[in-house]
Amino acid sequence: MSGLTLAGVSAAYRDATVLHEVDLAARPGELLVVLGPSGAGKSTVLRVVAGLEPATTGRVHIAGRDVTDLRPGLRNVSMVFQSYALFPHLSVAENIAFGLEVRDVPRRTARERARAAAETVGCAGLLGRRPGQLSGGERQRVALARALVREPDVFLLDEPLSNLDLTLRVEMRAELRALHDRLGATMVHVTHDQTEALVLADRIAVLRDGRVEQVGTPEQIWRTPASTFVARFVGSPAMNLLPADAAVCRTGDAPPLPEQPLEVGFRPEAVTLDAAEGTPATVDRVEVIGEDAYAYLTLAAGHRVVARVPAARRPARDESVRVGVRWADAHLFHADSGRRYVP
Ligand SMILES: Nc1ncnc2c1ncn2[C@@H]1O[C@H](COP(=O)(O)OP(=O)(O)OP(=O)(O)O)[C@@H](O)[C@H]1O
Repeated sequence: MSGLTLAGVSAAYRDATVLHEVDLAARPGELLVVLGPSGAGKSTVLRVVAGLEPATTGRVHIAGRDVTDLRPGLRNVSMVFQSYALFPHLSVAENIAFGLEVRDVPRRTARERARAAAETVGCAGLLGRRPGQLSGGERQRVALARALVREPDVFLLDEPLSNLDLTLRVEMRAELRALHDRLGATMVHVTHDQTEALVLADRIAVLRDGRVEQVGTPEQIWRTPASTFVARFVGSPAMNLLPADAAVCRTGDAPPLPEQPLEVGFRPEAVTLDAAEGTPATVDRVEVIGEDAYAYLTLAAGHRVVARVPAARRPARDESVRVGVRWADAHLFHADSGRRYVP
């Protein structure tokens, strides 16, 4: 079984350093999701692992082997790109087998393995077609089959689902997870989509400006975000964050807070609108999504807060409400550093 580690890895494009001494590990058989906003350096992490960009500091190990100075072809990784990168003039079968034939696997063996890989990802019926004759979801399967056929130590998936429409994306991410579980493969999957990360990952590494902000299981990332950045990036609508001395943070069963600059975070579902001693607020707008409604509020002190309520009990626009916070679900952060406050 093969895992992956990056130890103190930096990378730069010309003079601009975009990864800053990143430590990251995918355990053997783990599906690690690298999550972060655009420009955080997610693709660069994969490119350094694949050997497409050099590490300016640090070492990369794959399956226990230091590959830092090896050229890409010797690293035994397969990369799946957002664009799929299929050869338009080759058939699906030829596309899948390509990586084997350039490695001198006999043609017949390559074709057999290509068929087996196509069966694994459910595109065996497409082997005779060209990429131009496939839907986006079918191309995605072919790209996966092409990665699979090489039996790599590690799969590197760079936003492989982001070109698919929402329905297909939801379907393919479940299939991808099932494929991972069947193969027991080590996978590093890059995405900026927090839902995708929460659904797919064994563990999530949140990347911000080329640094690892937090690594944890989806539950840890959700329940104990290490910083305001993680707290706001994971969850939609984003977690509310207010100065701890805001009136709403002093109402109801609010615990005494330490005397230092703190921010209080609470998700929309931790907000109540009918708290007897709550803070007065006005409803600016309401969005109904099926059974849920999101009420966007302005508190008397001018702070903005989002509340999730059952659609059937939603307030009306311009209505006055009394806002409370369920303290069991609140988070505390240092106001200056944004790091989680640990008493
Ligand atoms: N070939 C390049 N030359 C110069 N700068 C680059 C190059 N590729 C990426 N960058 C820069 O490096 C930083 C990290 O880019 P990277 O593509 O790794 O981010 P990302 O998190 O994958 O973003 P996205 O989600 O938008 O793909 C960005 O600031 C980007 O502008």
